[in-house]
Amino acid sequence: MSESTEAGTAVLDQDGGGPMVVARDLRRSYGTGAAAVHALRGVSFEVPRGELVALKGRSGSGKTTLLNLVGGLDEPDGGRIAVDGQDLSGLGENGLLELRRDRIGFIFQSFGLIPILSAAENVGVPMRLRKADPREREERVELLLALVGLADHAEQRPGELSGGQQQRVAIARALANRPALLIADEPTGQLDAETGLAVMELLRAVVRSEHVTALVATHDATLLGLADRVLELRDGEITEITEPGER
Ligand SMILES: Nc1ncnc2c1ncn2[C@@H]1O[C@H](COP(=O)(O)OP(=O)(O)OP(=O)(O)O)[C@@H](O)[C@H]1O
Repeated sequence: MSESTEAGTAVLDQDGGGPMVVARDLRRSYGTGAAAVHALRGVSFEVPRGELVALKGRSGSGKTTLLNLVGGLDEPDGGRIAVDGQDLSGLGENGLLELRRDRIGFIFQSFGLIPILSAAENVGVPMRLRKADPREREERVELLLALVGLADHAEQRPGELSGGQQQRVAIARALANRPALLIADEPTGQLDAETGLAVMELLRAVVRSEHVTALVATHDATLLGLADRVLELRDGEITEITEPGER
C-alpha cells in the first residue's frame, strides 16, 4: 500500500493486503449555516489487519459519527474511506448492504438483541439473512456460543440473561458471518466495571482467535490498555495515535 495521501489514488488501492481500514481527510457535518455541527473535520488514520484498535474521546467528540462512516451506515461530506480494500464511495446502496452483511460485524452499547428469540436464534440471524445452509448455521451458532462461554445458555432469551451475557451473545452474533472487521460502539457502556473488563477481554481474545480486526469506541480509560493501538478524537479531529509499545 502506498504512502500517498492523495485521496482516491494508490492509498485506496484494492490489493486486499493493506490495512483493514484506510480513512483520508474524512469530513462530516450535521445541519447547515451557523447551526452546523462539524462532527469530523478532516480525519485520517489506518487500522492495520488483525489489530484491536480503540477509539477514545469525550462524549460528542465524533466517535459514533466516525464508526458509522467506517461501517457504511452513513456517507462522508468529504474525504475517502476504504474497508478491506474496497473504496466505500464506489459501492452504492446494494454494495454497502452486502459489505455490512458479509464483511462487518456490529456490536452496540445497547446489545441490539431481538427479545423474543433465544440466544442461539439471535446469533443465527445474520446467517439467516445471508441464507446460509441451516446445518452450517446450527453448527456455527453452537461453536460461537461455546467461544463466548454461553454453551449452557443457548435457549435463554435476552431478558433471561445478565447484561454481560447479553453482550457476549451480541459478540457471537457479530462473528456469525465471519466478518473481516468488528465495529463496536461503547460495548461496555451499560456494564459495571468488572463485567465490562471481562467483555473487553473476550473481544481481545476473539480478535486473536478468529483473525478479525476490531475498531472499538470507548471512553473508559481502563479498557484502553487491552488495545494494540489507540486513536484519540477531540472535537472532530484525531489528536493522538498511540502505537503499540508507546504506552
Ligand atoms: N444526527 C445528528 N444531527 C445533528 N448533530 C449530530 C447528529 N449526530 C451527532 N451530532 C453531533 O455531532 C457531534 C459528534 O457526535 P457523536 O455522536 O459522533 O459523538 P460521540 O463521540 O460518539 O459521543 P458519545 O460518546 O456521547 O456517543 C456532537 O456534537 C453531536 O451533537
